[in-house]
Amino acid sequence: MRDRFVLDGTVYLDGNSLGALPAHVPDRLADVVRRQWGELRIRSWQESGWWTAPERIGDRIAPLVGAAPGQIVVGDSTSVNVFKALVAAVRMARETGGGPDGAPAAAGGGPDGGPSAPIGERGGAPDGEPGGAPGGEPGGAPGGGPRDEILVDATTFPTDGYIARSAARMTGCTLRPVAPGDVPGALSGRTAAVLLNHVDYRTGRLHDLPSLTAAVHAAGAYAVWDLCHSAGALPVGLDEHGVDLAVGCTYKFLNGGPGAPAFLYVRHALQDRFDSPLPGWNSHAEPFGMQPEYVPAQGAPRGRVGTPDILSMLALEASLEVWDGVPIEAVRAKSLALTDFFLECVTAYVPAGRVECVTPLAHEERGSQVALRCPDAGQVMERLIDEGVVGDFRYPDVLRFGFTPLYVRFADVERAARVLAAVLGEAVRGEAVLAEGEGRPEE
Ligand SMILES: Cc1ncc(COP(=O)(O)O)c(C=O)c1O
Ligand SMILES: Nc1c(O)cccc1C(=O)C[C@H](N)C(=O)O
Repeated sequence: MRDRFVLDGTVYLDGNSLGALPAHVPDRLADVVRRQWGELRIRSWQESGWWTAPERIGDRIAPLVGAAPGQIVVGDSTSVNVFKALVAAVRMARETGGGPDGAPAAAGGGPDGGPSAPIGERGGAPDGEPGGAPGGEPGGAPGGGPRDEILVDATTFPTDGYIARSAARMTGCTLRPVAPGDVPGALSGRTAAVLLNHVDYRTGRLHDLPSLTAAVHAAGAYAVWDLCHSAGALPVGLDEHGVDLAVGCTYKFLNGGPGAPAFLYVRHALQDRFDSPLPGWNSHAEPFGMQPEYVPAQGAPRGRVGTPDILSMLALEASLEVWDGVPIEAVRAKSLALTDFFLECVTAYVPAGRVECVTPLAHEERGSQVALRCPDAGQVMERLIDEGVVGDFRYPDVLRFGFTPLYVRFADVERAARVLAAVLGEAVRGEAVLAEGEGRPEE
């Protein structure tokens, strides 16, 4: 698969920030610009399939995250999709009888059957949000009080936390940050929605999506998953595990390019109830009817907002061709082998105690990255990049190495660990020691 990408002698372990360029994309994008835009111009909305690109590309991503067709739409950024999904989830939770399966949720919902004390910030008055079902009926937990709390992953990538806080203010909810493992105990009859990351961006910890989703449902709430660090890296099983809503970016393991549009998944059973807080003309049932009244489209297009960013979108569509014939299970197998081997090499080469691994060793708790903590991580990463090993530094003290199974080789992994050991040794001794073979264990 590596031959399908543009790569050089660098050891590129940053595909979890920006995936490498698939080799055929520049020519494909040139055709989009020169012929589709330059020659066909406005006709391309129909003739080049521009108008339907968001759903079409969503269907291409679907098998990689375990979704049947018709449930994913591509567009906007992950941040914007988090907003759409979270507000829509709260609205669904407030529909009368609106349990996640369309059935009334268990009374009381939470493990103790009663509302938990709010510990997070109170959002204040909702911005005109009625807190009820679209028909004007009062919202609330069946058999309990109002669904007025959003739980958010306390360790989340910051944008999700910022957006969740705003979504909470707008819907009159309390926002409660909770570590993912503590979510089951924090759920109650007040919980409307829970926003979680599948893989933690800093530590690389993989959270238990099936059991957490089931716990959220048992409380009569809705689960929104951020798949930025798992889409294209490991099987997700969205349909299999009954996930309600999910979002993710396409510029990491899906290699869609800088600023490639994100995706939004709304499971089939919930699509008719998906009440978007950003009902733009592209999600109207009849976009060219130019009606003053908003009538939502059916299915995945309901998640659209405005005009799609066609150049980025079609670069993503082209880049997804590298996945033809690639089972995500095989990608996962190689990912685990790569991260296992990296950890093995680090143990062999790096002096004990110099770094602390914050990525779980158990396979079922590991994404496709390894995060090592050391006090001088920022300078160490700068030196690594100078030496041709590209990972990234995450504040305050984390060296983050992402392993994209499609193009990272075992030899790259060994070199990265060897150079890391040399740089760490150099930092200790204050001298340059990066000769070939440095840090190799005794045969
Ligand atoms: C987990 C996670 N969520 C959200 C984002 C932000 O996505 P976007 O910039 O597409 O809004 C990122 C990375 O940028 C991320 O790692
Ligand atoms: N989206 C990024 C960007 O525009 C510039 C630099 C990095 C990014 C990232 O994606 C960061 C990434 N989400 C992370 O996990 O840290």
